[in-house]
Amino acid sequence: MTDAELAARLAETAGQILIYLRASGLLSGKPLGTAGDRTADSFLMSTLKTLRSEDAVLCEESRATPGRTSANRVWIVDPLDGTREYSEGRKDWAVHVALAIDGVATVGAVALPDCDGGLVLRSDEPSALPAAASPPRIVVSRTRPPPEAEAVAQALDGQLVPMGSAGAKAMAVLRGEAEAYVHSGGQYEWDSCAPVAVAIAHGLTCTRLDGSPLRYNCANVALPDLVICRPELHETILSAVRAVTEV
Ligand SMILES: Nc1ncnc2c1ncn2[C@@H]1O[C@H](COP(=O)(O)O)[C@@H](OP(=O)(O)O)[C@H]1O
Ligand SMILES: [Mg+2]
Repeated sequence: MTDAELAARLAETAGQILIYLRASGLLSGKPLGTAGDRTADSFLMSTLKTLRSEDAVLCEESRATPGRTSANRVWIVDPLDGTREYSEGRKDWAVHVALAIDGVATVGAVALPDCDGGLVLRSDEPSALPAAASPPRIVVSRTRPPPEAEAVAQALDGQLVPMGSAGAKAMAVLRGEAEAYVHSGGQYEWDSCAPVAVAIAHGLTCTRLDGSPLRYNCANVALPDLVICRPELHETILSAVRAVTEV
């Protein structure tokens, strides 16, 4: 099985486990989110350990492989991105499985189990971007929108759309439901690695908000800001962010 095939099968299966867990009705609210995080993590970690025993792993819910920063191949996994939204019964949550090679988000799959009966977007199955809408829609965190968001919306003459989950927001851009995703104020490598691998493969531009590349498998796994957008919007977004951060 290729790495891309494995990423997709893992993300899809973890998503189905999460759907099943929630449908049981045994838990709700925060305890449901905690059980979802742990259950999906346990499946993903034990399966990766068996099928890719040579590779390192960095996961939100588990201890990373010792010495992972000197490994070339590292699986970077978020078993349940948008835990809050999942536990609230919303549809904007995702499972992220990525393989970073030499610090670059190279292979990835993002499952959206609650979206159109269950979708998996993959870095090895790119499709053409749908036509852009006007005015542009900028997806932002529904609970922690970035302070730069209003300035970006003004610069693009666009509108802000609140949504949960970094994976759901990034996939909204490549599925033509939004034109850009902008975030700042905090995030970790697992929140963006798989979405970025998939988004790049589909022709989107992905960078930090200062325009520098998104690097993975760093000693410090904080990766607090990013933009994922249609290429033609990138420069305008960076300029708008620069203008507010330089004030
Ligand atoms: N300021 C912040 N600090 C740390 N993590 C943040 C953050 N803002 C967003 N995130 C994380 O990024 C993911 C998407 O967030 P949001 O829905 O707000 O856009 C969530 O991941 P998890 O659900 O995996 O914890 C959330 O915890
Ligand atoms: Mg996350």
